Amino acid sequence: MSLLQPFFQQCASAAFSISFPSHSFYVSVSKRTFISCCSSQSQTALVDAPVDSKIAERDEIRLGLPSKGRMAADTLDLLKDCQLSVKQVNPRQYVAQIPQLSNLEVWFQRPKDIVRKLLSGDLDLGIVGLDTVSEYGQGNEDLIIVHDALDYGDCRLSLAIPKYGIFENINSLRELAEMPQWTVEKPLRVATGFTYLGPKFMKEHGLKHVIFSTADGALEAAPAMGIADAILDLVSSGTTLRENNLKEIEGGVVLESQAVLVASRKALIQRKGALDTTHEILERFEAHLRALGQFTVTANMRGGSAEEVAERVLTQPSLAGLQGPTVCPVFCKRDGKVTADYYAIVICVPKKALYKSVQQLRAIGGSGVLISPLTYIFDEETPRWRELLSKLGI
Ligand SMILES: Nc1ncnc2c1ncn2[C@@H]1O[C@H](COP(=O)(O)OP(=O)(O)OP(=O)(O)O)[C@@H](O)[C@H]1O
Ligand SMILES: O=P(O)(O)OC[C@H]1O[C@H](OP(=O)(O)OP(=O)(O)O)[C@H](O)[C@@H]1O
Ligand SMILES: [Mg+2]
Repeated sequence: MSLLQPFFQQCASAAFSISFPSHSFYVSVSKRTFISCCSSQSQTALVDAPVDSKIAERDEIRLGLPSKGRMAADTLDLLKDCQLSVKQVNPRQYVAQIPQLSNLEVWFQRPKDIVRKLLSGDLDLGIVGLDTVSEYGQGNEDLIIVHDALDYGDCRLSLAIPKYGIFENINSLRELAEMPQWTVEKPLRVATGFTYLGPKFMKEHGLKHVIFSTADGALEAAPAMGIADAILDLVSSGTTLRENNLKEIEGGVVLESQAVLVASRKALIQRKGALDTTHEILERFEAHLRALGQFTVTANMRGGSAEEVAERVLTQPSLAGLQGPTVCPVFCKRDGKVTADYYAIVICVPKKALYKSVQQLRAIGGSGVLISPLTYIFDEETPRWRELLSKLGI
């Protein structure tokens, strides 16, 4: 709970603004649009327990998944692709199981509540956007990003201003900051749902006279309604900005975001089985996501020996595969004798380099090139697992 919350409750019927003198920021909040209001000064309010304090006892490990919104379906799809199907009896039931992970309980929650519940110890693991972790986690060191690139939910938190009026020739954050219009009496008015990241970004970039207001959605309307000069919101396709006559500016991206797997450090260290379960989920995610970018390529090649074929393949930069080509003899019977004039080579190639690889294979005598999708690539050890252990000091 924010330290400021009792104060907000007292003033709940009025619109008001609060200044944080050492930051030169104001946050204006109206009762109707109030979500939460915090500056970096009030952050300690969220850190309600030290990282090494004891966690609540329970047997199962809890994973929080988005209950609704644009992350929900993609998250279930990712888990399914990793052979971790979530068994939910009906969509309004908020608890579910993943049969492959017997000690794990899935809890469906709003993304921001997943982060809050990781901090309060009510969840151990969660999948949400990095923007949500950064906004509601507020740099709390109990939160650890286990996988930072789950490959969906891509968007950026970006500052946008009108294309018209006094902003017509403003195209960068520096130009915006240098506009003579912003003073103590008349600060730049920014509408945002990101009341932690917004002020932090402005402070870090030296924008002195800024005031924030907040609303739950449709922020892009605020400048045209005369409520704000700029907005700070998530952008993915850019359509909403364009349709509302707004533009992004150079240096105005606060954060690049996509879905991440996040954990409570305390839970990983203290809860029995939490680290093993995280390892298994991480391995499955890594294996699937690595495979997504690759094809298996099989081709036949005439040659005197496996080594000679391998030499030829390795002269081509796009044909090295993961650890080098697999070369196997293709046996056929000629004049009653079993011989191997051909060799089959099997390699993985990045999807982006597919056509170049096919050309290189042909150039060294490859024929009958077969391309198949790859489902998983399990490496000896995932680099992110090493990283996690080192973040945990293990
Ligand atoms: N264009 C986008 N706009 C908003 N979020 C996006 C976009 N693209 C990807 N995302 C990701 O989806 C996440 C969830 O967004 P969504 O609007 O579904 O939920 P929410 O904002 O938490 O819920 P609500 O709006 O009901 O409070 C965001 O935090 C972000 O990580
Ligand atoms: O760049 P785009 O692809 O146009 O997406 C950006 C828009 O999507 C989100 O709104 P959302 O759809 O969640 O509606 P909301 O305003 O009610 O939150 C976000 O807040 C932007 O308004
Ligand atoms: Mg939304």
